[in-house]
Amino acid sequence: MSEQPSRPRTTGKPHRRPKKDPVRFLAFEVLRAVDERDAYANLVLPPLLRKARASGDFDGRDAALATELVYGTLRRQGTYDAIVAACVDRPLREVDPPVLDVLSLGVHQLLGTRIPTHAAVSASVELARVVLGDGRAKFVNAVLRKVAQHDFDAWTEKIAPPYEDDPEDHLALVHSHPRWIVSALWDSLGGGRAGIEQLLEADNERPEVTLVARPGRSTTDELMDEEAAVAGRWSPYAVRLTEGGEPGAIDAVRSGRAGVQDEGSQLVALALANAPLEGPDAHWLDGCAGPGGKAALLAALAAERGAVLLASEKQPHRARLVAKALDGNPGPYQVITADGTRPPWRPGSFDRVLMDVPCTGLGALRRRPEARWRRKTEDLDGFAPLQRGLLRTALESVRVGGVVGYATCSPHLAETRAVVADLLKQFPQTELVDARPLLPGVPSLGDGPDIQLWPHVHGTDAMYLAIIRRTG
Ligand SMILES: C[S@@+](CC[C@H](N)C(=O)[O-])C[C@H]1O[C@@H](n2cnc3c(N)ncnc32)[C@H](O)[C@@H]1O
Repeated sequence: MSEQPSRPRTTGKPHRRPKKDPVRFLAFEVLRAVDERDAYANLVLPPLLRKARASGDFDGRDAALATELVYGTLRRQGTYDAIVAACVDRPLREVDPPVLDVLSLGVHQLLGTRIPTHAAVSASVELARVVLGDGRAKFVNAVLRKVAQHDFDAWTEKIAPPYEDDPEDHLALVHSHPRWIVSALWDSLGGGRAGIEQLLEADNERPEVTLVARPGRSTTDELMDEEAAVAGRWSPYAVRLTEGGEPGAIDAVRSGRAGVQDEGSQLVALALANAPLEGPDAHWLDGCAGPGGKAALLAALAAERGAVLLASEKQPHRARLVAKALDGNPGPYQVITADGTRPPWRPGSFDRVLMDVPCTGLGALRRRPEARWRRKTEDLDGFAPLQRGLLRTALESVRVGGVVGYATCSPHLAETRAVVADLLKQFPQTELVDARPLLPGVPSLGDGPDIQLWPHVHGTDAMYLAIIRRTG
């Protein structure tokens, strides 16, 4: 199937102006921004939705559909590209990117939603007429009619290599992840086919919105009054909004008494706070605090015990977000802008230290739908020295007998166990603490002593945490 340029009309048929469907048009605009400007969908989409709603173009259902079209299309991009490639007669790189975006949106409607086939095709062709012109709209029509001949499962069966021949390529295509990410996730998860398939599928699902009721500032009871709110699974401070909703409109969130925070992140802060300690427990450090989610929970927990949190962040604009998150904390705290690899504080000054280091974010792919296509294996090399440098600072900053939490929102072994193992070698007077009992009631945390959370097991981001004690 080839893409024809628009030809002059030769028939006497009256020309019908294409009708702009605001939902598809908005979804297309976001895909273009992601493609052309390397924009992040979760940053571009909300202001466009607000504008559309304010202009009266959109109601809540339209906003939900636009969100589903954007996120679903971006997450499944790998599979959809392969399906489109099977329906056109030239390499995909020779198809104009805006045409591909209209096609992907169409494929998602056909194979990833309950929108009826005729509606999915006609809405996509209409969108193509508006944004691409009549000639390319015909091309879109022809490709989507081919796509519509099979459902999602039949397509993947047709185009994916058999699992037995190449398990990783098979999973990468069927579950729309780059092969290197499938490989890395599987290395960390271990086990057979069922687990990795569940994990990859969990990455393709819309995550729930989870709130944290910051202790001493708000309560879960207060948040449970919100629509479709249910208690968290693991954190005593968590409330899940099963319908998503608009957390920014909730009074407790607006005033900072509560926040939006994945339960995995809450658990990391809680585990560090729960680690047993002999001697004083008065000085806590969060060495990579921006934008302040864990710092706000730690500061509230510290306040309950009469301890003080120092929240430090390298980027000034992120340090300001930390200050905003901590504003109103019931106990004392301090926020500073500092490079954690060259800390301004004295060695051994803290009883508890959190280092939630910059990482590839492979544990939060469900939140950042385009991230999996942007990340490259080389990124790991970029983060490696910084992760080691920051953990070194953490181990130097804690007093003898104190504890360090090393956390990532990536389960990649190069960012988790490899970093911890290297630093333990350099600091022989340290020991790993079994972190699993620090989260009572949370199952399947791994073989220990560190903790690995998983979206398909815990419903959280795939957060990693090692707790290390300085023994000398
Ligand atoms: C994974 S994020 C931390 C998330 C945070 N703990 C939370 O829960 O909101 C890592 C943070 O480390 C910061 N960072 C990067 N390099 C740093 C450095 N050398 N020293 C201190 N912070 C750094 C980044 O700007 C980013 O805000």
